[in-house]
Formats: sequence, C-alpha cells, structure tokens
Amino acid sequence: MSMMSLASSLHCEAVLSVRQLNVRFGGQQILENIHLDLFREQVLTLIGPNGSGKSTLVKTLVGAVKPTSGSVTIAPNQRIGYVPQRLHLDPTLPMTVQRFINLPRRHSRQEVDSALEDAGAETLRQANMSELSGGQFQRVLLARALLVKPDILILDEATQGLDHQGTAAFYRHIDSVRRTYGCAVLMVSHDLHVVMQTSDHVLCLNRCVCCQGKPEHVASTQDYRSLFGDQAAQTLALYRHQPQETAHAG
Ligand SMILES: Nc1ncnc2c1ncn2[C@@H]1O[C@H](COP(=O)(O)OP(=O)(O)OP(=O)(O)O)[C@@H](O)[C@H]1O
Repeated sequence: MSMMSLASSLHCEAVLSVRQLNVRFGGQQILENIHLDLFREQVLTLIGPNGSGKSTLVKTLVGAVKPTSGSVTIAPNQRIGYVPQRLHLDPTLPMTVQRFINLPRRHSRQEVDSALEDAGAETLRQANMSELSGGQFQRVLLARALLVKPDILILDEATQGLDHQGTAAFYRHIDSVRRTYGCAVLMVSHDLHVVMQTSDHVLCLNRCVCCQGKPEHVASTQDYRSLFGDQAAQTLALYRHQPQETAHAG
C-alpha cells in the first residue's frame, strides 16, 4: 500500500462523526452546522465560553439530546463510556463506591477492581460516595465509565471544581486510560493550559465551530484570543517559551 492510500485509509477511520448538526431549544439556536470527526486514540477537546453549547453537543453525542437536524454517526461496535459533568446523589443515602459502580448492572469483582485501578480509585472501593472529595468522586465516575471497556470515552468538564493538582492528576489518568484501552477521548474542558498540552485536536465552539485544529494552531487564532482574552495570551506564551517542560503541569 502506498503512503498516500495508507494515510487516506487511516483518515477514514473516524469512530464518531457529526455532520451538519443543528440543535434548537425553543426558538433559540444552540448549535449551528457542527461538523466533527473523532479518530481512534485521538484526544479531542471542546473548548468555548460559558453557554457556547459544549454540554449540549456532548449530550447530543451520547443520545441525551435529539438534534433538530443533522447526524451523529458512531462506527459499528464502538462502545461509549460517558463521564457526566455533575452527578447529584442524595447525601443521606449511604452507598459505597462498590455499590454505586455496580448500578445499574452488576459486574464481577475483578472487572470492578480493574476499572477502579485504571481510574486511580483502587483504594476507594469500600468508601462511602457521600464522603469522597471532588477528585475522588470524578475518578469513581471515570471508573464507572471504564466498566463498559469503551472505544470512545466522552467527558463533560470532568475536572470542574478540582484544584490544579487534582486536575493534572485526573488528566494523567485519562492519558493512561487512552493508552491502556486504546480508546478515543472527547472531552469538554475549561483548563486551557492543560487542554493545550494534552489534546491532539482542539475544537473551539461558540454556537458554531469558530476554529479547530492542533492546539498550537488554535492558540494562535484571533477567534481564540478574542474569546479567551488574557488566558489565551498565556497559553500562547507557553508555546513560544517552554513547549516541552510544562507537559502535565496543572
Ligand atoms: N434543556 C435546555 N432547554 C433550553 N435551553 C437549554 C437547555 N440546555 C441548555 N440550554 C441553553 O443552551 C445554551 C448552551 O448551554 P450549554 O450547557 O450547552 O453550554 P456550555 O458551553 O456547556 O456552557 P458551560 O461552559 O457554562 O457549561 C445555554 O444558553 C443554555 O441556557
């Protein structure tokens, strides 16, 4: 096979594709003409200001929101693991991590242990869900998503509320999960520094896709700078001055 045909066959292997997607709530257009491809083992991050439609797009991908028009196509036999932005549990209801993770379907002890370990939550099996820290809770949600042995892992602002250290640690788990499971990762994040260091592809959303590409490309666009202001200037400076050293910094 020539290099050219090899490259084109690899590029056809999208595990998830979105075409001409529009979502309206009432009379309001929330997502407009979204076009997106996610490839095997790729880390694609959605960024965008508050209210730009990131969560709505993720919910559309996992089937929780129905598009007004357009399509979401998942390649055959692809299992999706989903880590939601928030999950409210009744704090008065005692429930161990082990019990929570076995809902709605029971898994073998070995499957549970292995998912907890892959998510960095191996010490939490007997802990009570209501006593977990924010970072521990998110790792348990990640473990639950890993139980399906995902080909596609989708995370909606999974590090919301975590401090720098917790955020950096969580992304390290995501990175190792991607390698262990060989899965594609699509996530929403506000942590621009980390996004720019950990993503293969960044898609900047503001109702429609306003720019996308490799992190260094997106960081240098005017759209990105006008949406994220000072924070954008900092991430760009990071590329110019110390691209290697800060990998995985929080
Ligand atoms: N179920 C709904 N019904 C009506 N409007 C909705 C619904 N869900 C979201 N919206 C609106 O859609 C817009 C996009 O919301 P969305 O949560 O997708 O944005 P986001 O980019 O994820 O924001 P954030 O960064 O604040 O989480 C907002 O104006 C929101 O009020």
